[in-house]
This record gives sequence, structure tokens and C-alpha cells, in this order.
Amino acid sequence: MTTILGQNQYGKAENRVVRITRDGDTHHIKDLNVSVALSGDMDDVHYSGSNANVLPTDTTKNTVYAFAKEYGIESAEQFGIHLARWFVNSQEPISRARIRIEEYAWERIQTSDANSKFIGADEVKHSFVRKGQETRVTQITYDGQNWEVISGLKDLIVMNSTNSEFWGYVKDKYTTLQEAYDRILATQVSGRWRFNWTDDEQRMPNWEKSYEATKKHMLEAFAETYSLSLQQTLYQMGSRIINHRSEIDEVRFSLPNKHHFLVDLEPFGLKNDNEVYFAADRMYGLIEATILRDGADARIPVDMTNL
Ligand SMILES: O=c1[nH]c(=O)c2[nH]c(=O)[nH]c2[nH]1
Repeated sequence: MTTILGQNQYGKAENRVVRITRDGDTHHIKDLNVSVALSGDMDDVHYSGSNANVLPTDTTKNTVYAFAKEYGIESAEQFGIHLARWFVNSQEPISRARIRIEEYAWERIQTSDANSKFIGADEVKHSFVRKGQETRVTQITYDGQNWEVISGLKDLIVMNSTNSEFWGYVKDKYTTLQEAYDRILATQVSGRWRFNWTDDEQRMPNWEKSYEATKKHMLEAFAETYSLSLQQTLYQMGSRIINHRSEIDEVRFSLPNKHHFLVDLEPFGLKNDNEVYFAADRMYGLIEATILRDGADARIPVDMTNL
């Protein structure tokens, strides 16, 4: 033999697990990206192809989801310790486990008008916005006479852990989707809104205040809409802005449907009571639409929200 095997490790990388804990109607989220790397007595599989010592990477993935259900996710550290101990202690050939975890933090969407006709004060208990700032964008065009200002944001990630359904859709011979009566609704908002200010002589909007208020109305509409489709939620977000912000005549959104699939834990004798989800990053549904003030022209370019 002229070669020898050096350092080696294996496992399933980037297991996206979302754990919802339901404390009455107050929900808590833990959202992790867990990578498992195992090493030990793995010479044979490399040299001869014998899998006798190999715990499948698929099993390491299942373990992540099963542990999320069985033990919950108190902290990324506690969860990682638990997994590492399990792999090393339960499998003779495995002598080392390295668990790497990224955690995505979420905070509750704050609604100011808790007494509005749309909601009760507790709606916010299942509506979250991912921590970290969105990117604010604007485009100004001037032809010497008229101004056009289109502002917006991208990469604002939001989630409702309940109050979302999707059913009653067309079913053809290729349809396999099961109807959902209580699903997670999550999206990464990209939105643009066009101001009706066109002329120096008109009073200029307060751009800073307008941005904050527009974002607030958008988030509140997301949190407070009992959703039968992302399309319906999108329309509510846009119309809430138009109805509350007289300086804006047109809103366009591009909303990827960030799918969260319930993990089947039955094979491990565990019941998944809407608690453990696989957060897929692709493929995703992409829902896009413009909402206009009655009589206003549609001027925001169709593809602008995808930039
Ligand atoms: O809110 C949704 N809108 C759709 O058009 C759609 N299509 C799909 O498969 N899931 C969903 N969800």
C-alpha cells in the first residue's frame, strides 16, 4: 500500500431544525442549524468499503430531530452536549463527535394597536421577526421636473407559528400536497413602496418616520392576519400600508414561502404534535403582487423586488 488514511470524519451537515414549544397560546421558538461530524474506528469503510462501523449520516439527522422532540432545545450548548454524548456513548466505534450549531434568534412582533378591530392583545404570542436588521433600500429618479421615490426593504424574516392554513386548492393528477389546517407561515420579506410625492412644491414626506410606520403596519398585518394563503397575507400587508400611509400609493412584495415541514417521528415511537419542523431553504414558493391605491398607476417594476 502506498497511501494511508489521514484525519477523517463524517455526519450530516446543516440539519435545519425548528422546535416550537407551546405554553398555552404563547409559543416559543428555537431555530438551529446543526452539523454533526463523527470520527473513530473508520479505517475499514475507507479501505475496503465495509460499513460495519458506520452509523448512517441519515441516522444522525434523525437523531437531531428526535432529540428536539424528546428533550426539547433549552440552549444550543445543552442540545449539542446531549447529541455529542449520545453518539460517543451509544456507538462503540465512534470515539469523537463534533457538533456545530448556528442559532437564529427570533423576537416577538410588537403590535401597538392591540385593541384594533383586527386582533386581541395576545395575537403577538405566535408572531416572530428574526433578529438582525433588514436592509433598507431606496431609488430616486428625477427628470428635471418630476420626482419618483420608491423605497423599501429586503431580508426581513418573519414567522407565524400558528393561524395559517392552506386548503381548498386545485388538485390535478400531479398534486400530492396535503391540506394544512395549522401550519407555520414564514417568509423573507422583500417590499417596495412608491411615494406619491412628485413635485418640489408639494410637502415632502418625513422619510424616516414614514419608513418606521410603514414597516410597523406591514409587520402588524403579518402578525394579525389569520392566513388562508400567503397571497392573502401579502394583500393584507400591502393594503394596511396604503390605508394608513397617505404618502404611499403603491406597494409591491416578493414573498418566498419558507416551508417548514413537520418531521415524521413515528418511526422512533414519538408523536410530533406540531413541535418539530424541518426548515427547508429551497425549493420555495414565490408569491409576488402589487397593491395599489384605487386610481393609482402601477409603476414599481415587476422584478424590482427581486433585486
Ligand atoms: O400560501 C400558499 N400559497 C400557495 O399558492 C401555495 N402552494 C403551495 O404548494 N403551498 C402554498 N401556500
